[in-house]
Amino acid sequence: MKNVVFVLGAPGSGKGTQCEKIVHNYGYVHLSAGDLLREERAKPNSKHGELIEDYIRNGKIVPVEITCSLLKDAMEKSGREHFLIDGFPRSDDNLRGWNRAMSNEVNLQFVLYFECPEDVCVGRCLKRGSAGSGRSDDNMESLKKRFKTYVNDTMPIIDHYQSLNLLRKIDANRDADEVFSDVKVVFEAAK
Ligand SMILES: Nc1ncnc2c1ncn2[C@@H]1O[C@H](COP(=O)(O)OP(=O)(O)OP(=O)(O)O)[C@@H](O)[C@H]1O
Ligand SMILES: O=c1ccn([C@@H]2O[C@H](COP(=O)(O)O)[C@@H](O)[C@H]2O)c(=O)[nH]1
Ligand SMILES: [Mg+2]
Repeated sequence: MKNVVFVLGAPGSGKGTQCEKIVHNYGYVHLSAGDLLREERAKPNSKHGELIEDYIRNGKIVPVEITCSLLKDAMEKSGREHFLIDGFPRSDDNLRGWNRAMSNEVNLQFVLYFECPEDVCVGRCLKRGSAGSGRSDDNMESLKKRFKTYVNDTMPIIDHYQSLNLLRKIDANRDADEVFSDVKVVFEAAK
């Protein structure tokens, strides 16, 4: 049985940064759903490249069949058993699609949630964009749409996991190493 930790939080809350640290300390495989979609978009023969670019630029959530199959393939290819799934599930459609395809194959350990104010997150993404991230959504126009989607579609999923007592909330509005010291407490408790 594969083990999964979902990693959620607003755009720019630090999910990718903290996942890298978790990989080094706890040996999980980091799968960012956004990174997998960007890789798929970059393939010259991708069936979904144009759709993915439109969805990403406009902060919309790509149909779950596409995202879930990229995640499933990456999990299988890794040959490993412990996964951090970063930035997924971010809507009811994502959650239902994942449960349909994966609930018999994976054990959800918990959901790590990075809480961070919108203005701080926006500042981080804009800084990342001006430092040359190359992301087509690190600009103010896309960020407004991304946050709308986050509040309308992803926050209910976070509330859902809270109601199941699976949510592990971390204050992400601090230096990355301070954030990680709280992350470690969560992973140590799960050992
Ligand atoms: N605790 C922190 N303090 C200041 N800057 C941070 C912190 N954590 C991450 N950053 C920076 O903020 C930017 C966003 O971080 P990161 O990519 O980890 O966030 P994310 O949640 O994965 O974002 P997205 O949802 O857009 O993929 C990066 O440039 C990163 O270096
Ligand atoms: O499960 C997912 C994950 C991501 N997307 C799309 O990608 C962008 C960027 O995601 P990041 O997590 O910030 O890298 C996101 O705004 C969505 O458009 C998705 O559709 N489904
Ligand atoms: Mg990220």
